[in-house]
Amino acid sequence: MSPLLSLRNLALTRGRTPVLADISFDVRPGEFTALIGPSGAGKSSIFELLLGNLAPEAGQITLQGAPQDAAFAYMPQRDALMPWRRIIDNVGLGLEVQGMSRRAARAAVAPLFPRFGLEGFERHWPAQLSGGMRQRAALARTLVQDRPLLLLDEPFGALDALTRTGMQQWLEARLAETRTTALLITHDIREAICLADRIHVLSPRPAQILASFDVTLPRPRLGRPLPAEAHALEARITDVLAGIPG
Ligand SMILES: Nc1ncnc2c1ncn2[C@@H]1O[C@H](COP(=O)(O)OP(=O)(O)OP(=O)(O)O)[C@@H](O)[C@H]1O
Repeated sequence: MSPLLSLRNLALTRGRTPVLADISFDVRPGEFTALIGPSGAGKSSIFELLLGNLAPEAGQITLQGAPQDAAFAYMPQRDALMPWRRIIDNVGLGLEVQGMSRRAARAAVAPLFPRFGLEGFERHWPAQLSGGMRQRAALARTLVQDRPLLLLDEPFGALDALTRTGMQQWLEARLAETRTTALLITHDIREAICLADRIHVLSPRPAQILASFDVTLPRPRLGRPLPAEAHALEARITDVLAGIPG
């Protein structure tokens, strides 16, 4: 299958700091790719390049079938809900930005609330929701945009362990249902193993890909004990991150 997205030999310097040395990978349609790397390695900068907020010094980004500015639905590290907008208007924000009226955006997103565990909270303000609910609202806002590729930058990093597991399980089910193509930045090796089809491990800055792994474990992976292969993969990724040769 030809890739939906190709990154080829991307290099980037921010200020005087070389951030990306040489990043190349492909994302196939329907595939869930995870990027793992040390803090400050340049993972979010890869998203900035994809979103067109930064231009690479070298290399190319190729997208099949969608112009770059309409290709990505992006969820930043913090849920970034607007405190002055009701939940329903936060979830519909992406549609409003795309030119839909507020009324039409509300009508489009209202039926989704039960699926996102937010039924009855449509007219609440973000401050009235728990952290997990806010993350689900932010994910709903990202997913309803119906873009070809979902960019998730540590979407669950700020959540407590129990809420995070619930959210991961929920995201796995949603993505299996929609076959959305997704790119996830995470520090959590287990999260990458549970969610991704393919994992790229980045070096410290300036980032390059140290190793890539296909994850072929059966799904659903969450909500049951992980098989021995998952633990072996976790150990290999830990070694790569620690600089231990494979
Ligand atoms: N706005 C900025 N201006 C200049 N340099 C920046 C800026 N943001 C990040 N950098 C530089 O780029 C490097 C990579 O940052 P980036 O946010 O891409 O890393 P990251 O891997 O996503 O980090 P983390 O995992 O901690 O979120 C940083 O170490 C910093 O030196």
